[in-house]
Amino acid sequence: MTDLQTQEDIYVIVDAFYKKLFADARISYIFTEVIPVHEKLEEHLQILVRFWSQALLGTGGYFNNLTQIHMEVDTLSALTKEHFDIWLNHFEAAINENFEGFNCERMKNMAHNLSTIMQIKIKQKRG
Ligand code: HEM
Repeated sequence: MTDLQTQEDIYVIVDAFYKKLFADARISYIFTEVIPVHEKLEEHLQILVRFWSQALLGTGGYFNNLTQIHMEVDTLSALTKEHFDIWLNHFEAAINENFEGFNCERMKNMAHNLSTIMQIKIKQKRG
């Protein structure tokens, strides 16, 4: 297996990842009922590619406030530690099943760190 190197590689990962999320009833409702991401999936996957391409390949093009977006999801339907653990498990599996190497490790570490930051911010907001 090779390391991820291009936006096409990132697409392979996020596509595989969302297939896992949609197949897991413990979390899929957030992407189908709370925010109907499944109705505009290709558009959503392209946003994810832009985000990860900026973070890993330094390409730019992502301008949204990621933590804020997730705080808004949490106000619609509570995001628990279990949700974050499930999310991270599927994310890591989608990477490990397709690529291996330095960028893969960076991607997993960043997701882990962002998950921690999001959970802290959500706790702070709830008070
Ligand atoms: C409990 C775990 C999580 C759930 C249930 C979740 C759910 C969602 C949902 C529903 C959206 C669509 C929001 C919208 O279009 O308004 C979204 C967007 C996104 N999520 Fe998550 N998320 C989780 C964790 C994470 C983590 C840890 C990351 C770390 C990288 C992440 C990265 C993203 C990105 C890049 C977007 C696109 C944001 C944009 O439209 O600019 N998510 N997430």
